[in-house]
Amino acid sequence: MEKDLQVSITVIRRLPKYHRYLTELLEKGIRKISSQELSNLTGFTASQIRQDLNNFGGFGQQGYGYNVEDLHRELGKILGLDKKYNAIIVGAGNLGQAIANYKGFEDAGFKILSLFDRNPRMIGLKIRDIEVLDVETIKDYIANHKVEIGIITTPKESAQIIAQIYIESGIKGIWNFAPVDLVHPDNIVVENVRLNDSLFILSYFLNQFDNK
Ligand SMILES: NC(=O)c1ccc[n+]([C@@H]2O[C@H](COP(=O)([O-])OP(=O)(O)OC[C@H]3O[C@@H](n4cnc5c(N)ncnc54)[C@H](O)[C@@H]3O)[C@@H](O)[C@H]2O)c1
Repeated sequence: MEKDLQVSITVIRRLPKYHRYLTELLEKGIRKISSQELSNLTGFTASQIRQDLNNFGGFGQQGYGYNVEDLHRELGKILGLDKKYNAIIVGAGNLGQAIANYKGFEDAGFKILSLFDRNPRMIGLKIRDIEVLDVETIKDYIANHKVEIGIITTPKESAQIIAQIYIESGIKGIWNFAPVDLVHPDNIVVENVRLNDSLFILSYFLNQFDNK
């Protein structure tokens, strides 16, 4: 079946969750699963799951459900997880170092090559085996390395400047942790991570309990 290129962002945002549960099922040796069983795991309704997966060609069989290995592989391909990516980080402070320290990204195919900072005291530091380099050298570095993803963990005042450097250097994917909406051309993908927003949602629900 043809893939639909106009899949909504809400569907795309559910795919990592499907993929995560399918990874767990594979690890447990489970070979097939119905949309109802997948619904019990993910919390999405069975019809929602069928609709979501139909966007990409279905994968399921009436009366059988889904082959876990096939679905895991196909969703992995749709998410681009069958590829390897190189990333760099600008901002080698608390968050930049924490990201560089987390080996799980590399295990998932996202290798962090280097960190960059403007603070001379940070330059030369190593986080695992990942060195902090002078941000002044970043354009040359990108020109000489294959870098697909630029990560921003600077304070918000520097974020747009760093985004501009990434864009001018030909990087197409920006993972932005700074609390600012970056201005960028349409051919650049920006994914924002807003830890505060998530915390505020938690706070909202805690407040709902308090008010009951
Ligand atoms: N630490 C967290 O848990 C957390 C949580 C939510 C959001 N954030 C956001 O992540 C970003 C980083 O937070 P942090 O706590 O790691 O800050 P931090 O101050 O520890 O680190 C920021 C680093 O960026 C460097 N930097 C600043 N401008 C630069 C530039 N133009 N070029 C190169 N390096 C530059 C600084 O020298 C510093 O080392 C902030 O935007 C913050 O709002 C952090």
